[in-house]
Amino acid sequence: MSIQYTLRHATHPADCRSYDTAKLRETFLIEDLFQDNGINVVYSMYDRLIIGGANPVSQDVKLETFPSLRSENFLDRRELGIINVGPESAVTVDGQQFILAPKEALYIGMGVKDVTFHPAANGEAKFYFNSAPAHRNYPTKKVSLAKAETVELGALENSNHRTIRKVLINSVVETCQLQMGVTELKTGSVWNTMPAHTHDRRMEAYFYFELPEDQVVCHFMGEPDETRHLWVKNNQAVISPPWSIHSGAGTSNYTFIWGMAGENLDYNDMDKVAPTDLK
Ligand SMILES: O=C(O)C(=O)C[C@H](O)C(=O)CO
Ligand SMILES: [Zn+2]
Repeated sequence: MSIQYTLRHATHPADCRSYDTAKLRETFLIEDLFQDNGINVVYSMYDRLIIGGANPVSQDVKLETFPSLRSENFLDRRELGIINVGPESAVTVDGQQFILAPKEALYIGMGVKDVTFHPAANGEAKFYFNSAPAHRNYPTKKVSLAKAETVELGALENSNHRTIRKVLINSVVETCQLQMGVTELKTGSVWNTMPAHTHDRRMEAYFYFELPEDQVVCHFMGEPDETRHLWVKNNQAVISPPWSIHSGAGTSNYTFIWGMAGENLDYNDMDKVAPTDLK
């Protein structure tokens, strides 16, 4: 089955102020990332980040090129970060197989020709990925959660106690511009990324998972003094422009993957916004 792709244009922050709910959702929310035995991608004009899902159920699924890339192979001019959001399953990269446990990550460098996702032994496999333009090849590398740069932030009293695992970060793996990580909320904590921040040097995408099917996350976006919200379900993603905060509160705890591309690889380059300054 071939890749299903859609293109999302970038929005000026002043235009975003007039968006109604439907327009906001069709511009920033990605509702369907997984199709049985296929790959869905959204090509965002923010830093040309590709946000995708691979869902091999009963057959292998190959990462194929698509017309927006105008390249023979998907990774001819790009790098790729994959995080396993299903049960243990494998990915083959130019003939070398990598077994990924849940939440393990795989960085794949520019120039790789073949990336194939395999179904899990028990149940369907699910892989979330981000891809950004690259200027050189860096070696393919698997990163376990144990190898991640890990920080614990927040507190239960503020409903934001969480563990941030930076899996694809330059202290752990060399990348051109991609950074990715997994943030897990502790039971009873529902707020992510509070205090909120922006980073004009990088755009970001959030993918929410491990959220019970009957629960939701209210994701806050927009300029700090002009915020908007999107109601997000399990396995959905949000595109966050460089001028936008990206923060959420769930009706239960959940996990999310953040991925960034842009001007620098400096995770700590953020402009924090005091909660009392949000409007
Ligand atoms: O919970 C958090 O805080 C995050 O995970 C923040 C993201 O890592 C982020 O926004 C990085 O810029
Ligand atoms: Zn951020």
